[in-house]
Amino acid sequence: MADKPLVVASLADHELYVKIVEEHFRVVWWEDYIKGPEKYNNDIQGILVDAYGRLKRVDGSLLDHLPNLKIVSTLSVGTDHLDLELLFKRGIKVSRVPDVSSDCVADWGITLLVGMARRIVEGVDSAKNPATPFDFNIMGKKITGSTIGVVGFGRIGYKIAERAYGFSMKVLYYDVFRRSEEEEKKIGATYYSSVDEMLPHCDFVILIVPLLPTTRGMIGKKQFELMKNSAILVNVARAQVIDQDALVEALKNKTIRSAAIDVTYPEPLPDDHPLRFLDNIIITPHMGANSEESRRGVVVAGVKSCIAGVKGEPIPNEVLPPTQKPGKLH
Ligand SMILES: O=CC(=O)O
Repeated sequence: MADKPLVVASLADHELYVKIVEEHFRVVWWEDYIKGPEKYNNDIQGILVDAYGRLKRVDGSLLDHLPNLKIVSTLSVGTDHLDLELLFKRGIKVSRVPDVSSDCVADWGITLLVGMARRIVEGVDSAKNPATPFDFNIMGKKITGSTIGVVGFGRIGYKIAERAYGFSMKVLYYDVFRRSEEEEKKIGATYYSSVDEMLPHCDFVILIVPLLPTTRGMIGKKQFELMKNSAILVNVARAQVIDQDALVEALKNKTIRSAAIDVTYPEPLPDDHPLRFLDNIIITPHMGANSEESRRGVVVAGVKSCIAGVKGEPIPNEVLPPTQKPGKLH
């Protein structure tokens, strides 16, 4: 319908969400757009993108061709795949979806932690796969009473800590911002202003910081050496917060016990990547937010912001330039 605004959309499994998006927009899906962008460029008013890599990065190489673009709505918590500086400079609005999937990502963080600690993958293989011996003696690591260090204590980090508290874990956390005394008390959380000082005390370390210049590679060789040899590392943030080569070494050398990660770089890993061949790691395909309920909610919220941006109305969950930002990014 010619009266609806045109958006270019790059969404994982978009067939699931076609109806929601097409109810409001004329859509050119990314796969079709790249076959002949010239015929769409002047009409495109919005971009719908997510964190799952079909459209890898929204930067000048795309933006330079879209003279009438009003908004980039990312259906994700993270915004690291957007050239925010350029978007702000050009006055193009930006929105994200910060909260809809928080519970599911927190659930997944704890699932990976428990799954790795209790060796669920080996257990399932032993009980299901006729080629693997049935083994009554797959021993895990006890969770109740252990200590977790949460790196990044925004919405999702706090929810992870609430869940860990439910497992009677002792909660430590690192963030640049400290929570209120009341919030800390509720879950018995202890604050560290230095991640390096926190790491030696943790049985489990879980990463949920946004990817920023200050967090890129924040867990590297030195940090692995600070962790207990028995520690388990979980990553439900962005892959690049870990130095991946250092992770391979730490797992090979047993500097730490094991890891469970929902993110890698690149995504997916090449077939011959060394992480694929290690027994002491679980890797999942960036599925932390993937419940039907939350992914649907994310699309509805992202579309709503996109409509507002196209119409020039106040935008729910607008991402503001740093000077206008009252608080934190995550
Ligand atoms: O990774 C997923 C997100 O940023 O929402």
